[in-house]
Amino acid sequence: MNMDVPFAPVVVTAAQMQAIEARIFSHGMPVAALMEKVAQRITQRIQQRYPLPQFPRAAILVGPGHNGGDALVVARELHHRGYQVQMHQPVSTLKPLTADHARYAQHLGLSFCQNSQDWLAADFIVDGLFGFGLTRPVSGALADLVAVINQSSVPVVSIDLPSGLHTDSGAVLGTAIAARHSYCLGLWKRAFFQTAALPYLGQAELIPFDIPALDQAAILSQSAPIQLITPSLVRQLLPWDRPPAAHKYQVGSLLLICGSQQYPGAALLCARSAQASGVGMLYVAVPQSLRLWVVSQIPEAVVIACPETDTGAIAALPSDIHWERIDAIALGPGLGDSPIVPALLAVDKPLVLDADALNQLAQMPVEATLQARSSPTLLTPHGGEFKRLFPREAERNGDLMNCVRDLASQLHVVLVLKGAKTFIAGPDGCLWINPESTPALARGGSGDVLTGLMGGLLAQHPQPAASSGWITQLAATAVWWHAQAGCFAAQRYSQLSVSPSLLVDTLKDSLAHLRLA
Ligand SMILES: NC(=O)C1=CN([C@@H]2O[C@H](COP(=O)(O)OP(=O)(O)OC[C@H]3O[C@@H](n4cnc5c(N)ncnc54)[C@H](O)[C@@H]3O)[C@@H](O)[C@H]2O)[C@@H](O)CC1
Ligand SMILES: Nc1ncnc2c1ncn2[C@@H]1O[C@H](COP(=O)(O)OP(=O)(O)O)[C@@H](O)[C@H]1O
Ligand SMILES: [K+]
Repeated sequence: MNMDVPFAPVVVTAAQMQAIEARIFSHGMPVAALMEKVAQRITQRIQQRYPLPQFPRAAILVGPGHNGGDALVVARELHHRGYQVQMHQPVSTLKPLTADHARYAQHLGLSFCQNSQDWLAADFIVDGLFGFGLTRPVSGALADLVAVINQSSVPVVSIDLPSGLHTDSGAVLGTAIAARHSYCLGLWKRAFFQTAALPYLGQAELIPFDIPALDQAAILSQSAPIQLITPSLVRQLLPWDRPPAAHKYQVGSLLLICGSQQYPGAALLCARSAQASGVGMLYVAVPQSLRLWVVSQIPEAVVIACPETDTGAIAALPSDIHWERIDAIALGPGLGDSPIVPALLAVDKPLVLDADALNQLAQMPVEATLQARSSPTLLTPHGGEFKRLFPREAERNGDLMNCVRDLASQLHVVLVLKGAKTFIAGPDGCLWINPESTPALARGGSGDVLTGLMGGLLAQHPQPAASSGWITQLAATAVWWHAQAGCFAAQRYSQLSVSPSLLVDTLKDSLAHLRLA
């Protein structure tokens, strides 16, 4: 198998972006030339989004730094292209380059407007107040201005990122502009994938400016990368073509251990999704009272009936399981208070842990238990499970991206923190982010579908080839496929219609779409 990772977009901190820019400038690229180049590209994009005939009036918000400088170049270019441009500059002191652009705008006769009511009578606003140079909270008159803009119904295009957001954590510093479109410049900044920032970003787009690969690598190779999952990565990792003489035990055997009388549905969703992953053999261990029901719903699965506890959870696994046939295990959805988790953590097989398995792990010495494992371990907590597992880390470290990364390398696991933007970190410190998903997935049972899919993909891959980085990418592939199925179903029907059952049914459609694209 080709283990090269195809090109994937990177995600950077403000400090990394500044260091890359500084390198470019030190090698002779004039600051003003870069600003001009970037602003031309932004202008072009604005023209496409807000064509002159329908949106003739532009209001430009000019900040003190180079974000304001970008905005002034955009103002000038929109003026030259026939837009009626009005500007508002709420801070009097400008950086020298920004001040030059302001002087030239005045020379061209562009008006600076003091009254925000006049200024707001525009068809769209360009927000060039602050970019990655925002260091302290937006307050006083500036905060009032942001409130007026947010209360108006005029659409806002934010340059680089909505003013008021912290470039790394995505936290709102005092207050922030709620944009309709955000044009992130150069490389994706972390804020674009942070939960706190999502309500402010609107539709996010990258405006590249031809950063030389050498300069980018010089700065970013100093630490493990943060990258976005792309269709080409997924395409490479999916086990599309089976050997011509394959038999069912050669294309992945997954043991799914899930369900209880209290949560039978979780077992079914997880099993149906594992089936959809293409796994060769699917064994589903459930409490014995669920056996017939599961068999009737998934005739393809070998359903293993387990003795039950008083509460209807799995009391133990039967002794006749053919462990040598099992390539991977997925444990947790709907498991309830089954006492089998500690024994399974000791089994030397690749293991996906979710839901109740994670809650039980949280009651154990987490670090020692995970570090004692010899096979790959994948944890898929949502935010609540994550806090239960790692309360100190979740509290201490404001930035979950760093937190997930540190934990994955420290514990030598693949850690998948599920959310609107799911983070997937591996033992090597690499972090993948799923850039595209849908809130249609915010529904009980969606996570069970992911567990089955991830377990199924894990089982289908030959273990000797499985480096830790590669297993992380496999987990990322499952996350991507799951989210794409959600997007696909939401688009075909509506966000309201994406039940986890429909999600399972749509897995094959999103896969077909990927294969044909
Ligand atoms: N350096 C360049 O030539 C390039 C810059 N670019 C643009 O430049 C931006 C970064 O420029 P800067 O580093 O000048 O930073 P910003 O324009 O984001 O803002 C920095 C200025 O805001 C002030 N400031 C920070 N927080 C404040 C607050 N709460 N209240 C009032 N004032 C506050 C600072 O004192 C400083 O004057 C990027 O986001 C991007 O838009 C990009 O166009 C790429 C090229
Ligand atoms: N707002 C959202 N946008 C995108 N994806 C979401 C959103 N909310 C939840 N999800 C996804 O839905 C799934 C929910 O999983 P989980 O919370 O474990 O649900 P359950 O335990 O009910 O099955 C995760 O994959 C998560 O990433
Ligand atoms: K901005």
